[in-house]
Amino acid sequence: MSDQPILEVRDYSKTFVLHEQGKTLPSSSHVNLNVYPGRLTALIGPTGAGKSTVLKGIYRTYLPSGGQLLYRTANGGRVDLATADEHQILALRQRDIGFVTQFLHTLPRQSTEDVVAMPLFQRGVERGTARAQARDILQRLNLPERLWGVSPATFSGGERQRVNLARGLLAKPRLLLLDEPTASLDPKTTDRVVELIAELKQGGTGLLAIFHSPTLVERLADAVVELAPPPGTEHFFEGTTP
Ligand SMILES: Nc1ncnc2c1ncn2[C@@H]1O[C@H](COP(=O)(O)OP(=O)(O)OP(=O)(O)O)[C@@H](O)[C@H]1O
Repeated sequence: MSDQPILEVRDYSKTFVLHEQGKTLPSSSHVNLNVYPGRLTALIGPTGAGKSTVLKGIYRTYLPSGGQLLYRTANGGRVDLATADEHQILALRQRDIGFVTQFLHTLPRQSTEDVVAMPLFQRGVERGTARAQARDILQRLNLPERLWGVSPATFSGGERQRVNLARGLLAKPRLLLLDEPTASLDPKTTDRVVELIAELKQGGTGLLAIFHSPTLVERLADAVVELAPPPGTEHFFEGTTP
Protein backbone atom coordinates (compact mmCIF):
# COMPACT_ATOMS: atom_id res chain seq x y z
CA MET A 1 0.00 0.00 0.00
CA SER A 2 1.29 3.46 -0.87
CA ASP A 3 0.77 6.76 0.92
CA GLN A 4 0.76 8.58 -2.40
CA PRO A 5 -2.69 8.94 -3.93
CA ILE A 6 -3.23 7.38 -7.33
CA LEU A 7 -5.85 10.07 -7.98
CA GLU A 8 -6.26 13.57 -6.56
CA VAL A 9 -9.45 15.42 -7.45
CA ARG A 10 -8.89 19.12 -6.76
CA ASP A 11 -11.76 21.61 -6.84
CA TYR A 12 -13.53 19.72 -9.65
CA SER A 13 -16.65 21.37 -11.05
CA LYS A 14 -18.93 20.61 -13.96
CA THR A 15 -21.64 22.85 -15.32
CA PHE A 16 -23.81 21.61 -18.16
CA VAL A 17 -24.77 24.13 -20.82
CA LEU A 18 -28.12 23.36 -22.42
CA HIS A 19 -27.74 25.41 -25.58
CA GLU A 20 -31.17 24.65 -27.02
CA GLN A 21 -32.91 25.69 -23.80
CA GLY A 22 -30.58 28.64 -23.13
CA LYS A 23 -29.79 27.34 -19.62
CA THR A 24 -26.77 26.33 -17.55
CA LEU A 25 -27.06 23.66 -14.87
CA PRO A 26 -24.39 23.31 -12.19
CA SER A 27 -23.79 19.62 -11.49
CA SER A 28 -20.69 18.75 -9.43
CA SER A 29 -19.28 21.74 -7.59
CA HIS A 30 -15.84 22.17 -5.95
CA VAL A 31 -15.28 18.48 -5.28
CA ASN A 32 -12.07 17.41 -3.52
CA LEU A 33 -11.07 13.82 -2.86
CA ASN A 34 -8.17 11.35 -2.96
CA VAL A 35 -7.99 7.71 -4.02
CA TYR A 36 -5.12 5.55 -2.76
CA PRO A 37 -3.73 2.30 -4.16
CA GLY A 38 -5.29 -0.69 -2.41
CA ARG A 39 -8.08 1.36 -0.84
CA LEU A 40 -11.65 2.29 -1.67
CA THR A 41 -13.05 5.81 -1.45
CA ALA A 42 -16.86 5.85 -1.35
CA LEU A 43 -18.69 8.78 -2.90
CA ILE A 44 -22.06 9.37 -1.26
CA GLY A 45 -24.73 12.08 -1.29
CA PRO A 46 -28.33 12.68 -2.32
CA THR A 47 -29.80 12.24 -5.78
CA GLY A 48 -28.56 14.89 -8.17
CA ALA A 49 -25.54 15.83 -6.02
CA GLY A 50 -23.25 15.15 -8.98
CA LYS A 51 -21.71 11.81 -7.97
CA SER A 52 -21.93 10.15 -11.40
CA THR A 53 -20.73 13.38 -12.99
CA VAL A 54 -17.51 13.18 -10.93
CA LEU A 55 -16.83 9.63 -12.17
CA LYS A 56 -17.65 10.61 -15.77
CA GLY A 57 -15.25 13.57 -15.45
CA ILE A 58 -12.44 11.28 -14.30
CA TYR A 59 -13.14 8.82 -17.13
CA ARG A 60 -13.44 11.88 -19.40
CA THR A 61 -16.90 11.05 -20.69
CA TYR A 62 -17.32 14.79 -20.02
CA LEU A 63 -14.77 17.59 -20.08
CA PRO A 64 -14.66 19.25 -16.65
CA SER A 65 -15.59 22.93 -16.29
CA GLY A 66 -12.93 23.51 -13.64
CA GLY A 67 -10.40 21.91 -11.33
CA GLN A 68 -7.73 19.25 -11.64
CA LEU A 69 -7.93 15.45 -11.84
CA LEU A 70 -4.38 14.36 -11.12
CA TYR A 71 -3.68 10.72 -11.95
CA ARG A 72 -0.36 9.14 -10.90
CA THR A 73 0.99 6.76 -13.53
CA ALA A 74 2.84 3.50 -12.83
CA ASN A 75 6.22 5.22 -13.38
CA GLY A 76 5.37 7.98 -10.90
CA GLY A 77 4.45 10.66 -13.47
CA ARG A 78 1.32 12.77 -13.18
CA VAL A 79 -1.38 13.30 -15.79
CA ASP A 80 -4.16 15.85 -15.36
CA LEU A 81 -7.17 13.97 -16.74
CA ALA A 82 -8.99 17.30 -17.07
CA THR A 83 -6.61 18.47 -19.79
CA ALA A 84 -4.92 15.32 -21.16
CA ASP A 85 -5.28 14.80 -24.91
CA GLU A 86 -7.61 12.16 -26.35
CA HIS A 87 -4.77 9.76 -27.17
CA GLN A 88 -3.54 9.77 -23.58
CA ILE A 89 -7.08 9.24 -22.31
CA LEU A 90 -7.71 6.29 -24.65
CA ALA A 91 -4.39 4.68 -23.67
CA LEU A 92 -5.19 5.12 -19.96
CA ARG A 93 -8.66 3.60 -20.45
CA GLN A 94 -7.11 0.60 -22.13
CA ARG A 95 -4.32 -0.02 -19.59
CA ASP A 96 -4.98 1.80 -16.35
CA ILE A 97 -8.46 3.11 -15.64
CA GLY A 98 -11.68 1.04 -15.61
CA PHE A 99 -15.29 2.17 -15.25
CA VAL A 100 -18.20 -0.08 -14.30
CA THR A 101 -21.55 1.59 -14.91
CA GLN A 102 -25.07 0.23 -15.08
CA PHE A 103 -25.03 0.51 -18.85
CA LEU A 104 -23.50 -1.94 -21.27
CA HIS A 105 -22.60 -1.16 -24.86
CA THR A 106 -21.70 -4.24 -26.87
CA LEU A 107 -21.51 -5.44 -30.43
CA PRO A 108 -24.62 -7.46 -31.36
CA ARG A 109 -22.88 -10.75 -32.14
CA GLN A 110 -20.16 -10.69 -29.49
CA SER A 111 -20.50 -13.45 -26.90
CA THR A 112 -20.65 -12.56 -23.23
CA GLU A 113 -17.44 -14.51 -22.66
CA ASP A 114 -15.63 -12.34 -25.24
CA VAL A 115 -17.15 -9.11 -23.92
CA VAL A 116 -15.70 -9.95 -20.49
CA ALA A 117 -12.33 -11.13 -21.88
CA MET A 118 -11.92 -8.06 -24.16
CA PRO A 119 -9.64 -6.03 -21.84
CA LEU A 120 -7.33 -9.08 -21.62
CA PHE A 121 -7.40 -9.59 -25.44
CA GLN A 122 -6.42 -5.91 -25.81
CA ARG A 123 -3.41 -6.46 -23.56
CA GLY A 124 -2.25 -9.41 -25.65
CA VAL A 125 -3.28 -12.24 -23.28
CA GLU A 126 -3.68 -15.48 -25.28
CA ARG A 127 -7.36 -15.90 -26.25
CA GLY A 128 -7.90 -19.31 -24.63
CA THR A 129 -6.37 -18.13 -21.34
CA ALA A 130 -8.40 -14.90 -21.39
CA ARG A 131 -11.65 -16.79 -22.06
CA ALA A 132 -10.95 -19.26 -19.25
CA GLN A 133 -10.48 -16.34 -16.83
CA ALA A 134 -13.70 -14.75 -18.15
CA ARG A 135 -15.65 -17.97 -17.50
CA ASP A 136 -14.20 -18.21 -14.02
CA ILE A 137 -15.31 -14.71 -13.00
CA LEU A 138 -18.74 -15.13 -14.66
CA GLN A 139 -19.21 -18.24 -12.53
CA ARG A 140 -18.20 -16.37 -9.39
CA LEU A 141 -20.76 -13.67 -10.22
CA ASN A 142 -23.51 -16.30 -10.67
CA LEU A 143 -24.22 -15.65 -14.35
CA PRO A 144 -25.83 -18.88 -15.63
CA GLU A 145 -23.54 -20.87 -17.93
CA ARG A 146 -26.19 -21.05 -20.70
CA LEU A 147 -25.69 -17.27 -21.20
CA TRP A 148 -21.89 -17.26 -21.58
CA GLY A 149 -21.94 -17.99 -25.32
CA VAL A 150 -24.64 -15.47 -26.31
CA SER A 151 -24.58 -11.69 -26.68
CA PRO A 152 -25.59 -9.73 -23.56
CA ALA A 153 -27.60 -7.30 -25.73
CA THR A 154 -30.91 -8.82 -24.56
CA PHE A 155 -29.93 -9.53 -20.95
CA SER A 156 -31.92 -8.34 -17.95
CA GLY A 157 -30.63 -5.44 -15.83
CA GLY A 158 -29.12 -7.76 -13.22
CA GLU A 159 -27.51 -9.99 -15.87
CA ARG A 160 -25.99 -6.99 -17.65
CA GLN A 161 -24.66 -5.68 -14.38
CA ARG A 162 -22.91 -9.02 -13.76
CA VAL A 163 -21.28 -8.83 -17.20
CA ASN A 164 -20.14 -5.22 -16.63
CA LEU A 165 -18.71 -6.12 -13.26
CA ALA A 166 -17.03 -9.25 -14.59
CA ARG A 167 -15.30 -7.24 -17.33
CA GLY A 168 -14.30 -4.36 -15.05
CA LEU A 169 -12.99 -6.57 -12.24
CA LEU A 170 -11.20 -9.08 -14.50
CA ALA A 171 -9.23 -6.23 -16.11
CA LYS A 172 -7.64 -5.44 -12.70
CA PRO A 173 -7.00 -1.79 -13.59
CA ARG A 174 -4.80 0.48 -11.42
CA LEU A 175 -7.84 2.73 -10.82
CA LEU A 176 -11.41 1.43 -10.92
CA LEU A 177 -14.51 3.65 -10.95
CA LEU A 178 -17.74 1.96 -9.87
CA ASP A 179 -21.18 3.57 -10.29
CA GLU A 180 -23.64 1.70 -8.05
CA PRO A 181 -22.13 -1.65 -9.00
CA THR A 182 -24.58 -3.78 -7.04
CA ALA A 183 -27.82 -1.83 -7.69
CA SER A 184 -29.56 -4.74 -9.49
CA LEU A 185 -27.95 -7.69 -7.71
CA ASP A 186 -29.32 -10.20 -5.20
CA PRO A 187 -27.66 -10.48 -1.76
CA LYS A 188 -25.64 -13.61 -2.66
CA THR A 189 -24.14 -12.01 -5.77
CA THR A 190 -23.53 -8.79 -3.84
CA ASP A 191 -21.46 -10.85 -1.37
CA ARG A 192 -19.40 -12.19 -4.29
CA VAL A 193 -18.82 -8.64 -5.54
CA VAL A 194 -17.64 -7.62 -2.07
CA GLU A 195 -15.17 -10.55 -2.11
CA LEU A 196 -13.89 -9.65 -5.58
CA ILE A 197 -13.47 -5.97 -4.66
CA ALA A 198 -11.53 -6.99 -1.55
CA GLU A 199 -9.25 -9.11 -3.77
CA LEU A 200 -8.67 -6.16 -6.11
CA LYS A 201 -7.79 -3.95 -3.15
CA GLN A 202 -5.26 -6.55 -2.02
CA GLY A 203 -3.79 -6.49 -5.51
CA GLY A 204 -3.24 -2.72 -5.19
CA THR A 205 -6.14 -1.33 -7.24
CA GLY A 206 -7.44 2.04 -6.03
CA LEU A 207 -11.23 2.32 -6.20
CA LEU A 208 -13.69 5.21 -6.26
CA ALA A 209 -17.25 3.92 -5.86
CA ILE A 210 -20.77 5.29 -5.60
CA PHE A 211 -22.92 3.22 -3.24
CA HIS A 212 -26.42 3.99 -2.10
CA SER A 213 -26.36 1.22 0.50
CA PRO A 214 -24.81 2.32 3.82
CA THR A 215 -24.07 -1.36 4.54
CA LEU A 216 -21.84 -1.59 1.49
CA VAL A 217 -20.08 1.63 2.43
CA GLU A 218 -19.41 0.12 5.83
CA ARG A 219 -18.17 -3.16 4.37
CA LEU A 220 -15.91 -1.75 1.69
CA ALA A 221 -14.95 1.89 2.18
CA ASP A 222 -11.66 3.05 3.62
CA ALA A 223 -12.71 6.69 3.22
CA VAL A 224 -16.05 8.37 2.58
CA VAL A 225 -16.62 11.62 0.70
CA GLU A 226 -20.09 13.16 0.86
CA LEU A 227 -21.25 15.55 -1.85
CA ALA A 228 -23.65 18.35 -0.88
CA PRO A 229 -27.16 18.40 -2.36
CA PRO A 230 -27.53 20.48 -5.52
CA PRO A 231 -28.39 24.17 -4.97
CA GLY A 232 -32.11 24.81 -4.42
CA THR A 233 -32.94 21.32 -3.12
CA GLU A 234 -31.43 21.51 0.37
CA HIS A 235 -34.85 21.51 2.08
CA PHE A 236 -35.49 17.93 0.91
CA PHE A 237 -32.46 16.71 2.79
CA GLU A 238 -32.70 18.80 5.93
CA GLY A 239 -36.28 17.89 6.71
CA THR A 240 -37.56 21.47 6.69
CA THR A 241 -40.80 22.49 5.04
CA PRO A 242 -40.31 24.64 1.93
N1 LIG B 1 -25.52 15.22 -19.70
C1 LIG B 1 -26.14 16.06 -18.86
N2 LIG B 1 -26.73 17.18 -19.30
C2 LIG B 1 -27.36 18.03 -18.46
N3 LIG B 1 -27.45 17.83 -17.13
C3 LIG B 1 -26.89 16.71 -16.63
C4 LIG B 1 -26.21 15.77 -17.46
N4 LIG B 1 -25.74 14.76 -16.67
C5 LIG B 1 -26.13 15.08 -15.42
N5 LIG B 1 -26.81 16.24 -15.38
C6 LIG B 1 -27.38 16.91 -14.20
O1 LIG B 1 -26.35 17.01 -13.21
C7 LIG B 1 -26.90 16.78 -11.92
C8 LIG B 1 -26.09 15.68 -11.23
O2 LIG B 1 -26.30 14.44 -11.91
P1 LIG B 1 -25.56 13.10 -11.46
O3 LIG B 1 -26.07 12.02 -12.34
O4 LIG B 1 -24.10 13.34 -11.42
O5 LIG B 1 -26.11 12.95 -9.96
P2 LIG B 1 -25.93 11.76 -8.93
O6 LIG B 1 -25.44 12.37 -7.65
O7 LIG B 1 -25.08 10.69 -9.51
O8 LIG B 1 -27.45 11.31 -8.77
P3 LIG B 1 -28.12 9.86 -8.52
O9 LIG B 1 -27.77 9.47 -7.11
O10 LIG B 1 -29.56 10.13 -8.70
O11 LIG B 1 -27.55 8.91 -9.56
C9 LIG B 1 -28.37 16.42 -12.11
O12 LIG B 1 -29.15 17.56 -11.81
C10 LIG B 1 -28.46 16.05 -13.58
O13 LIG B 1 -29.71 16.40 -14.10
